[in-house]
Amino acid sequence: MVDPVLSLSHLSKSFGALKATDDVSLTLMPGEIHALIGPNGAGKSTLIGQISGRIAPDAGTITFKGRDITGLSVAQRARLGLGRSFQISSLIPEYSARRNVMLGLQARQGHSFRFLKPVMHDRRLRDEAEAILAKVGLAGRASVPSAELSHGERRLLEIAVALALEPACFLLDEPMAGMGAEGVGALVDFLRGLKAQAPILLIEHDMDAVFALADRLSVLVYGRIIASGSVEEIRNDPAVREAYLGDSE
Ligand SMILES: Nc1ncnc2c1ncn2[C@@H]1O[C@H](COP(=O)(O)OP(=O)(O)OP(=O)(O)O)[C@@H](O)[C@H]1O
Repeated sequence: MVDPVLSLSHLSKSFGALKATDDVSLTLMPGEIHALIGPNGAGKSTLIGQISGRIAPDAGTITFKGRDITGLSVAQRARLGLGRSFQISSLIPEYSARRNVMLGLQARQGHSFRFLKPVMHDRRLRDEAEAILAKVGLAGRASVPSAELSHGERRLLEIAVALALEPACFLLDEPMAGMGAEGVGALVDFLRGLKAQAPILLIEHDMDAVFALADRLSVLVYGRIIASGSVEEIRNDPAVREAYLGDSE
């Protein structure tokens, strides 16, 4: 049997009396996109925070590549290859797209920021950064400061930085947010290819994108997973339709 890359077992986190995540268990298998959907306030961000190590769970365990990482720091988890979900705010605005990706490449290689300058002259690193930018469709934009990229381009650059780190899985928190239809279409195509490199736990509000991409879906409502299954199973699940999909389907 194939082992999961990431496994959450009975994770819970309360803020005062509010159970933000309540006994959540799920797995991320090699090669899959597992989408986590749920209404606002369902606990999705809290769960991502628990996986990445920003939020300590009150109970439960997180296993990554067969190792219990529940007590590890964010940095320790990242070093093991747990792909963080990069936010636009993590890009350095005045740096070119290429240089932002080079920072990711350096981080993967364990260099610290103070070695950045000499590394800027490293042809191999530049070439590698440009190859990654080409993969996400930003080939012609390598020299543009990230602040001058469009919103959609910045989201692609975040993914390029994530790619540079070569994680063993990707945690993507609303990658489609704020993108136009064309950008969403391109990103859907890209993520479909990306899952072969590393499985993706995808949190996304754009249901068309989720239904187009997900191999499996889990639905979180009031901190609990109320259903888990294929797109068809979730679309037809009466409890999900009532609690979440409503009349939109
Ligand atoms: N640091 C905190 N202190 C207190 N309550 C919090 C904290 N973080 C989250 N919550 C509460 O926990 C619940 C779950 O929030 P969370 O942000 O995880 O949901 P979400 O599914 O990501 O929502 P959205 O889709 O709107 O991003 C919400 O009721 C929220 O108000």
